[in-house]
Amino acid sequence: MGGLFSKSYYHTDPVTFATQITDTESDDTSNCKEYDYIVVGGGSAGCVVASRLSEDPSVSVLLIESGKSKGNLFTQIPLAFTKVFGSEVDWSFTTTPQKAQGGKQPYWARGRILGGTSVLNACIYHRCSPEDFDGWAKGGATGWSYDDLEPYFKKAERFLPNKVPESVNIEHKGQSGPWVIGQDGDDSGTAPIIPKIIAACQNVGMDYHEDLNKGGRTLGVVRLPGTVDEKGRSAYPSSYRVWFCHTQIFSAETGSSTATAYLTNEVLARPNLTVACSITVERILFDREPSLRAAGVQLTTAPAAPKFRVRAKREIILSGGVIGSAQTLLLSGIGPKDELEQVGVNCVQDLPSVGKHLADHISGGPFIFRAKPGYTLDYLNNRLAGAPAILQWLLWGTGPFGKMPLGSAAFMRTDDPVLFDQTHETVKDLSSGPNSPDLEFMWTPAIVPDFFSSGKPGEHGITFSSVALKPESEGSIVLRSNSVWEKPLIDGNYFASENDVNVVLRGVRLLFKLARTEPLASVLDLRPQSADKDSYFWPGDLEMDKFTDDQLRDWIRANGAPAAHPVGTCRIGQSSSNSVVDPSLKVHGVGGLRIVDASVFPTQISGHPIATIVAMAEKLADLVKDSRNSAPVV
Ligand SMILES: Cc1cc2nc3c(=O)[nH]c(=O)nc-3n(C[C@H](O)[C@H](O)[C@H](O)COP(=O)(O)OP(=O)(O)OC[C@H]3O[C@@H](n4cnc5c(N)ncnc54)[C@H](O)[C@@H]3O)c2cc1C
Repeated sequence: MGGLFSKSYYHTDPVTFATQITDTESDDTSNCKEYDYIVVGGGSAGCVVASRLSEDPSVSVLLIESGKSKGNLFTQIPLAFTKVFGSEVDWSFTTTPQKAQGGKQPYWARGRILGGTSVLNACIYHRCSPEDFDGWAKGGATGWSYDDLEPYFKKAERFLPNKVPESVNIEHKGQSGPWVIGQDGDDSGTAPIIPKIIAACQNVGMDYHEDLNKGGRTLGVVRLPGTVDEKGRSAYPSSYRVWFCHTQIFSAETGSSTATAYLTNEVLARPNLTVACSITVERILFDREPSLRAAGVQLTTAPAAPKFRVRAKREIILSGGVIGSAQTLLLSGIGPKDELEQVGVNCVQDLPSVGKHLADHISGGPFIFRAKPGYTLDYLNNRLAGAPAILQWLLWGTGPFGKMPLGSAAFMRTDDPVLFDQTHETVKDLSSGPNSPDLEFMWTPAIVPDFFSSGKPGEHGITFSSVALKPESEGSIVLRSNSVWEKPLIDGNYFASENDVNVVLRGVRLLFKLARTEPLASVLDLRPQSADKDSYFWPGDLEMDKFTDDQLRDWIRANGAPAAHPVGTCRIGQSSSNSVVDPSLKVHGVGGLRIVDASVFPTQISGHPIATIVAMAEKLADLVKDSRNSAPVV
């Protein structure tokens, strides 16, 4: 969708970049259009890889994305990110019925658009704990320690805060990367309840620090850095803000998905880069001689549309995300042999870990406290009252709509005796190390009962989640059929481990306490006599001693919601018996095929994943470039 004065660089008709085929049974790619590299999935990682590989004008790169090239107004308003859920740019997955949650089927938002889930996420930029990555390296993911990744965090970043808090050492930040990262450093424009929460967190015993990404120990309450534009406001792709008769007449690319950061018009204009959108890869095609090698992909625009193929002279890189990469491998015959046979897929490489070891952060669901009027952003739900704020964003990009939806958070260890009573349940230490958290509080200054609804008119509230960062439960992704058009079975297996429930429970108890701690307590409007279990203010209205631990556990299981950070379905490891890719991100036993995205995380990390995904994609691009001279051109 180009504007009047902007050129479209995107291919949506496969005739322009691929070769039509009629024989869909064979793997023949011999007469197909060729590219040195084919990147499957133009999401958070895929845009980075395509951009970096095409820096060398002597190689050709094809990037294939199933979703459209551009979003809509809501994909550009940071605070409106929930409005995108269920739209055409969201795959809108749901899990299988979750046993420990009484059959509940949590919703999984995932971006289906150039930029992938980075287009519809909450903008939080978190390098996470160095111990997360040092644990990866110790576990066999050689080359992925924090020291190995730090140069790539920096390579990606252009740290441009609109106000640098004093304690932030910008020497530790990247300053010339494509991805603008900022930090507000103050609360102007945010809901007045936010500084009260931060102060209450300190009053219950948490440290406050200003630089979440400084490395070392990052426990405490923080203002979050985010993917923001140069004016210091959060921004989403291609901010076309001036319209005439539904036509874009002005386009200002201000940030900040990986599509807009890495696929700028300058990059898209490279003659050696082809970006195909609204095109879905059905399967990988293989050469069998002299050894098994990924040789090309089969693609199309719709289930019954003509099929096309392209051939890779050097390598195929899968970046389809935690679902898409696993699904593509499985549909291509790479995965657990017995499972593949059950859905009629011929196994070409028996790899038992494909689709397994799915790890996600899980929260106890929205924990909502009633607030006094004037402290939250609930007024924005009223069109009349919200209109000036939306106008402010449209004209200047500032105000509450330009702010990160979750601008602050707290990271804790559940074995911290200052914060948590250690005499109740036992909680195992599953953290990555003594300086790493296993629990996070996130908050939104409004009533957000679920992904799709907001508070009732006239009501005001603050929504917290208590999120287990290192859950023990592992889930899986399994094919439902042999068609890419049928969504796979996603089983988060949430709360299968009682330890995960207990981590969240410790957090919920602390939330009761936080709400009764100044200066937050004074701006809340709790109703301790409330008996309305159907109210979204239940159980927050009541005192903690009204509940037994078992009642709270039941509430957590019934309301538990994933924090949208699934990883691990194609994890890195040394052995093909329990991992999918080796430390060079090459699929075990298959030549010419690598993966980079959230699926390759060897274990879950203790925070928000996109900074790591982008750093890994940066590093993968270097690994591919380094092996260019040694890898044969086929
Ligand atoms: C609501 C929400 C809020 C979040 N907030 C944050 C946050 O604030 N900070 C943070 O760090 N993380 C956040 N996350 C998580 C983070 O955004 C994701 O983990 C990350 O974007 C995933 O990147 P990826 O490259 O693995 O996959 P994706 O970005 O999902 O990319 C995969 C791409 O592959 C495409 N694809 C899949 N299959 C095919 C196929 N067969 N053919 C062609 N294309 C295909 C998809 O359409 C997609 O574009 C959030 C997630 C959600 C859902």
